[in-house]
Amino acid sequence: MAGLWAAFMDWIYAWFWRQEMELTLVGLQNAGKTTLVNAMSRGQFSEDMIPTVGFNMRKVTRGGVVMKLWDLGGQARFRSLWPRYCRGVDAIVFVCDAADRAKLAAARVELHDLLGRPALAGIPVLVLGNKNDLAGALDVDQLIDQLELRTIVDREICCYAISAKTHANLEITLQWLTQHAGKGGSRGSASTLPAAAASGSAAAHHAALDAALPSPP
Ligand SMILES: Nc1nc2c(ncn2[C@@H]2O[C@H](COP(=O)(O)OP(=O)(O)OP(=O)(O)O)[C@@H](O)[C@H]2O)c(=O)[nH]1
Ligand SMILES: [Mg+2]
Repeated sequence: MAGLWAAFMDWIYAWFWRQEMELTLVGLQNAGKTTLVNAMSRGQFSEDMIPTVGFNMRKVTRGGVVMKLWDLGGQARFRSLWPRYCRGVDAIVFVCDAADRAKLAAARVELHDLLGRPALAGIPVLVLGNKNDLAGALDVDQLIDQLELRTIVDREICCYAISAKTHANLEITLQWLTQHAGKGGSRGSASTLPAAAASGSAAAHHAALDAALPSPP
């Protein structure tokens, strides 16, 4: 019943105050991007996911915001597509498998390589350490260190530990995304804003990357 009511309210909001935004999900293969999109749109989880070939596009409406989600394949052969699909979006979502420590170095290289593209300057980035339901998954502070997020100072950046399986921190992720509708307009005028991070605990606590980052002008 509550779900029906929420869907009805979404419809009402969308009808009167509809906003649209575009988001691109990138990250290495098996990180859980498509699973996350499914969780956001249908609340579903499947163990047997087929690797994304090229890209998928899905629209998800949330609180009057229509999010157009570009879900890109993470295999090496598809990574050359990433910059093209990140251009002009409101935010880039970089998903990594926080439990797969062997792949973190490659994830860090891909993330920094992507954000070094001049065409993507200033676009806000949300880094998601997915699979925090698995034992040994890195927490937010470890992700920030391993992915060297403190060195990214030319844009807004935020990091959450989530689980697309259990939906841990899915709500706060959706909030962050919808709050960035229209933020793509600031692209090119790179700004340095304080970044926030949330732990993977059920009661998501916000720990900031702030200490290392300069205050906004
Ligand atoms: N335990 C756990 N498994 C997850 C989670 N999210 C995704 N998975 C699993 O991880 C595997 C890969 O998920 P996908 O969503 O296909 O990953 P992807 O990033 O879209 O992969 P590509 O399309 O190849 O880039 C699947 O077996 C999922 O069931 C999670 O939060 N927890
Ligand atoms: Mg996929």
